[in-house]
Amino acid sequence: MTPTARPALVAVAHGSRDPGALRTVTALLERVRALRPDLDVRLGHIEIDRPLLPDTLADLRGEAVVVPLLLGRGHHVKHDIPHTLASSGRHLTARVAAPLGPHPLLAEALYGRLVEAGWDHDGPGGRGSGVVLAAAGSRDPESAVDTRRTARLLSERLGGVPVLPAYASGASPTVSEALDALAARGRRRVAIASYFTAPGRFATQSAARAPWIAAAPLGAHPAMARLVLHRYTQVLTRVPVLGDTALTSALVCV
Ligand SMILES: C[C@@]1(CC(=O)O)c2cc3[nH]c(cc4nc(cc5[nH]c(cc(n2)[C@H]1CCC(=O)O)[C@@](C)(CC(=O)O)[C@@H]5CCC(=O)O)C(CC(=O)O)=C4CCC(=O)O)c(CCC(=O)O)c3CC(=O)O
Ligand SMILES: [Co+2]
Repeated sequence: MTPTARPALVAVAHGSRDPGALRTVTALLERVRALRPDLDVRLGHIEIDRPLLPDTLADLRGEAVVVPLLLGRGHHVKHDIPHTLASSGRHLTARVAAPLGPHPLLAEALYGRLVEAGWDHDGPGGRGSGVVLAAAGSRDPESAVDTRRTARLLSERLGGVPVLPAYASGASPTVSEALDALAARGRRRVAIASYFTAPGRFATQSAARAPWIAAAPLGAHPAMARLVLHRYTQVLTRVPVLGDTALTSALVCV
């Protein structure tokens, strides 16, 4: 790395057995590169898909900013990424950005995906409509706090339509339970918003419950590319707080 080069942006995706996941995060990173051709943008995975994060880090020298393509403060963000960085060797100084969610740009991407799926704000759904925000779920309660914030932001973006979070694993309610809760409140047309970075088992399983429309995962939505760059820039303009990997960036020297 030359002294004037900017830190590499290392995006961390979860990985999935669904081949659409790798295609989708690759397309997202192409958008990121198109917005910032000056940046060295790399990809590493938590599991399943290659390259895995340790291999991506092994190829880098100098400085990097790790941007999780993950949506909240769950196990992967709090444990997997810091552990990988801590065991990566001394060739690299890496800082970790906050997870993508919650953020208004995510609400914008979720809104865009709902509209693509056929959400019609002024249509017959009107006051009788609702949304289930389907997320992966975590045993870490802070992850659910983050998902609930996103649900509120999406509800605001939809002009006050109720948005209930639901989880594929690790937390409750399930998508079916959230659908029942909205039906019990008289919501006749309920859409599934897909709070997943990429297609995968969880996204497919959640969409399969849809009584009406199901949106696509966030994927390479333009707002996602902007958010990835926002998280990267936030790290570079912020004073790092050691030991806090939650909402602020942590300085991890490896
Ligand atoms: C800890 C746990 C939950 C728990 O606490 O129990 C958990 C947590 C989280 N997963 C997240 C994301 C994804 N997980 C998958 C896939 C799998 N996840 C599985 C397990 C577990 N995942 C539990 C560990 C149980 C254990 O091993 O002990 C697998 C192995 C099997 C299974 O589900 O049984 C199955 C893969 C194998 C298969 O295909 O079979 C995909 C890909 C996909 O869907 O295909 C995505 C990306 C979705 C996207 O694209 O966004 C996030 C969101 C992070 C964020 O965005 O914030 C969290 C929350 C967090 O980080 O805590
Ligand atoms: Co998982």
